[in-house]
Amino acid sequence: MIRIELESASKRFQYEWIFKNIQLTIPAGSKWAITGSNGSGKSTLVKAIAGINPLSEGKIRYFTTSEEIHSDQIFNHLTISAPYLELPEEFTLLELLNFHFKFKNPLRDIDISTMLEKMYLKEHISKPINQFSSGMKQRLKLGLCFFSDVSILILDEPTSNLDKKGIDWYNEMINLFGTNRTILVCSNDPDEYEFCAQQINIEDYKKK
Ligand SMILES: Nc1ncnc2c1ncn2[C@@H]1O[C@H](COP(=O)(O)OP(=O)(O)OP(=O)(O)O)[C@@H](O)[C@H]1O
Repeated sequence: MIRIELESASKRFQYEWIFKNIQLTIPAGSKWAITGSNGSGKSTLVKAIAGINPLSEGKIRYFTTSEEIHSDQIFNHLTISAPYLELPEEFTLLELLNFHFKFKNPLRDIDISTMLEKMYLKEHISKPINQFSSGMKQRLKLGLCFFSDVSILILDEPTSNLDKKGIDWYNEMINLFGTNRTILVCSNDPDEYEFCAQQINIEDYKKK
């Protein structure tokens, strides 16, 4: 379990400040909605938290109960599902699952067959990802997050491309696999972050 501390976290692209001076503690296991209008900086903030993009000013620090984790290592402790992260389209589903779980451990007690059942993708095991529908790809992206043994899940627009049944599935997965993990949801749709007790609105950090 990991606590995240944002200390005066600030980011700008060229002359435009996307957010400035975010002071925030994200306790281990807490659930956060990151909200704000299109282009406000939600994805930029989670990319900084994930260590993908550096801040312009300030710091993000990560702590277990006993030690500080270096930001270089944080990627081992989190997974991200986001529209801008593409799946390797030429892989079959089975190849992709095998590839992904070379880098991340699967949760204990979950094998590939159970994952396929939970994602409703069992009959597509030999199909290349480029033949998946957008909803199937979204279930797969989310499944890869939920089934990885990490303590932080970053879900950027998690229900995009999901129909009503898919959205119910997402909520069921949050209930089944969200306990005892930190979850950050970038969204403008209250239905996809209903379970989040905490909220941060990027618009509140545009000026000093
Ligand atoms: N690599 C980059 N270089 C320059 N500007 C960027 C870069 N990445 C993002 N931006 C800008 O930063 C701002 C915030 O973008 P971001 O994608 O974080 O917003 P968002 O709140 O996630 O938007 P949406 O709701 O549309 O997904 C936008 O003005 C965007 O153009």
